[in-house]
Amino acid sequence: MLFQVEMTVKLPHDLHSEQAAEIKAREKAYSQQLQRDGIWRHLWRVAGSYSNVSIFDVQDNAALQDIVSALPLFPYMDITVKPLCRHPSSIHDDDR
Ligand SMILES: O=C(O)C[C@H]1C=CC(=O)O1
Repeated sequence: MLFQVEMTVKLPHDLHSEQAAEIKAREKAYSQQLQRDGIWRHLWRVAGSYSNVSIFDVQDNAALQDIVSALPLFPYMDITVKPLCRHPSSIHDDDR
């Protein structure tokens, strides 16, 4: 199943810069592994913001919850999820 996930990062102002850098490094490694695994299909920065729009390809809602809640930045993000289905005019075979 495909989901559009929008994440907005809201780090607390009093978070130490070293701790923020460590969390971001773990987030980057985790997100890049999920991209290599084909689970995190697309990752786009929303221009002018500390938000991203992402497409996840997962088994079901529970799998998405497991993956997203394991993000190191999860405690510091507002997240919205939209389920996607194939558009009848799509020419892409991998849209499911
Ligand atoms: O920067 C972000 O948008 C938050 C998050 C998503 C991937 C990653 O490395 O960090």
